Amino acid sequence: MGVKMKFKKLWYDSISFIKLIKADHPGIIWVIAVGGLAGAAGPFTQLFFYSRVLNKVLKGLYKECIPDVVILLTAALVLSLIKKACDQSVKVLREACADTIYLKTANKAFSMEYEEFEKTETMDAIRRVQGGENSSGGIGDQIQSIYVLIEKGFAILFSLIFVIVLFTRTKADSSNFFTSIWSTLLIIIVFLTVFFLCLKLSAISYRKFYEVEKKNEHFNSFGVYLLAIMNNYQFGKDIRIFSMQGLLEHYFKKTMKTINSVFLKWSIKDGSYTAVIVLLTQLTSGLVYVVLGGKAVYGSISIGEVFMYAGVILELTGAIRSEIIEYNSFYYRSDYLNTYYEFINRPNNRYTGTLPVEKRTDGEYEFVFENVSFHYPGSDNLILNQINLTLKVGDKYAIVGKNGAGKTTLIKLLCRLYDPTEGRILLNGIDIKYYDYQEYTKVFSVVFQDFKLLALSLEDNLTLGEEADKERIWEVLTQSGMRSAVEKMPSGLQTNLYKNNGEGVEVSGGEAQKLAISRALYKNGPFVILDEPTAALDPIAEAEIYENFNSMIQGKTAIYISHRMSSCKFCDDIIVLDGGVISERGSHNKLLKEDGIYASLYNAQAKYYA
Ligand SMILES: Nc1ncnc2c1ncn2[C@@H]1O[C@H](COP(=O)(O)OP(=O)(O)OP(=O)(O)O)[C@@H](O)[C@H]1O
Repeated sequence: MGVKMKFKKLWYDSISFIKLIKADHPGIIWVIAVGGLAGAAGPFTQLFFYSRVLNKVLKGLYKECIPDVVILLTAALVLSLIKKACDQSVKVLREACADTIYLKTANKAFSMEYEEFEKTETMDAIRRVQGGENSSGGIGDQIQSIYVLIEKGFAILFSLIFVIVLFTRTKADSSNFFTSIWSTLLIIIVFLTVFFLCLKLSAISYRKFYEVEKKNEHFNSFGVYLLAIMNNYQFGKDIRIFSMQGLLEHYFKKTMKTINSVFLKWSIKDGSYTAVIVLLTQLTSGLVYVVLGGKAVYGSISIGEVFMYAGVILELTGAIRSEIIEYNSFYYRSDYLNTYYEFINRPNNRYTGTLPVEKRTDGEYEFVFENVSFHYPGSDNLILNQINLTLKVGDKYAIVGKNGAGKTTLIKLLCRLYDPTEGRILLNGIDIKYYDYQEYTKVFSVVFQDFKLLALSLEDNLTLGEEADKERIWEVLTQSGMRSAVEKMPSGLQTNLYKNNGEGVEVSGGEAQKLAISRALYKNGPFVILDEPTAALDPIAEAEIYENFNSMIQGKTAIYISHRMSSCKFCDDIIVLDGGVISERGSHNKLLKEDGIYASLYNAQAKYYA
């Protein structure tokens, strides 16, 4: 890309970046502008007044120095205080902006259809956004770059004003090289040549750096994954019993070795580029000092001005070097940030419904599956094939079938975590995709097979941010058989679960399952779905759940998925899935008589109790 195109891109990237951060933190632009101006003005104010003081001292005008010294000290104090305050504010605001980005990324992830969210590309994009934020592609670093670019931009502007004044004030005298126009032209030509050379070298170095970052992206996220496992006590049992340490350490060391070797190669090259840049800028400064010295020797500028202009040149070369570095890092980081923009602006691919779900106090919600077929994205394997099914209000259904028969998939379609590949699902006669999704999810109280509890208080786990109804909490804890255990906990309902978030209790697998059931019951959705709800329960707790089942669901429609065939007996209708179709259907007694899959599954378990 040519220099013009690069500057154009930089301009557009800067504008869209400023819009992005300004949207949530409008004050940041002022902080950057004021801090940048104060940071750049400080050294120039000092150089200007020091030079005046020096000239006056050399002439013995000591008293006349006093106003200059007062202005100098006041300006230095005020400007450095402003700069310090802005530096601190930028530090705080860059953290706040990074947090906003984390939240926006999380909100985008929440709002995505589950089907999209679960895809490998989406997971990779989220990792890239977060990886960029954690390493060198983040918003925080980008803000810092803008801050430096603005400050050094002002510094270059001030230097140029000084330099222009120098060359307009000193009369050209062609009889002497130092006082002639040629010395001025030489400096300008050398400066421009060195500037573009350094820009080029720095661009090569940064391009290589971001290539290295991209190369290491996968290894970085794998390293983070391994570290998370090694430091997570919940993996502790498996790691110890299966002696996984060796394997984890092997992969961690291998990953780090790969990352480091790629970085080492880059840093050797980067070191050589930096050395050349430093050498070129030092030579340029040297040349300027020689010309300034010559001008002083031939009387075209005073000693104080030599001191001032030497300082200005030092500021200018420093500012140009920083500008080049920040420009390149901003430029390449913008590319990295595009991942974020792409992710945040991803359109939702599926139909977004807007219909409100009818609020019915009688719980009259009836679902109909009409010729529903489904395969997971990226696979041709039909998990469900032409399913026709009506789920009548108030009935209790059991869905059974061998592992992988598609029982959970059917529930995922019902909850609209996926849309059917063919056919449709109706709620009270309307295709579920036309309903507002947030409202639609309120219909269900679900305990998924792989439910997750949060490392927050028990109360939070049940109420999930809603105002707590204590009476109801204890009621559902009683129904799930968890009440007495909670009563014994150190802080009752305020007891934290797990240790990820400070001190907390470790609940057993069965207790966790009872809490998940309590959470579903507390939600009080008119449609209860329990996917393997008693798999971790002891026989007494399981029997209690069955006994309490009717009072628990209080006449609601319920779907029960279980491999414990005895638990299906109390359901009105048993649906057997096999090979993607409903192969059998009816009551327990009817299906036993038919002597099909259900009978074989039931008898396989029953013989151990005979
Ligand atoms: N997210 C997914 N992407 C691709 N395939 C999937 C996904 N989830 C499940 N499957 C596949 O779909 C098939 C049905 O899975 P499902 O979880 O519905 O079975 P299930 O009847 O509930 O099994 P189990 O009794 O073991 O819980 C399985 O072969 C599984 O590998």
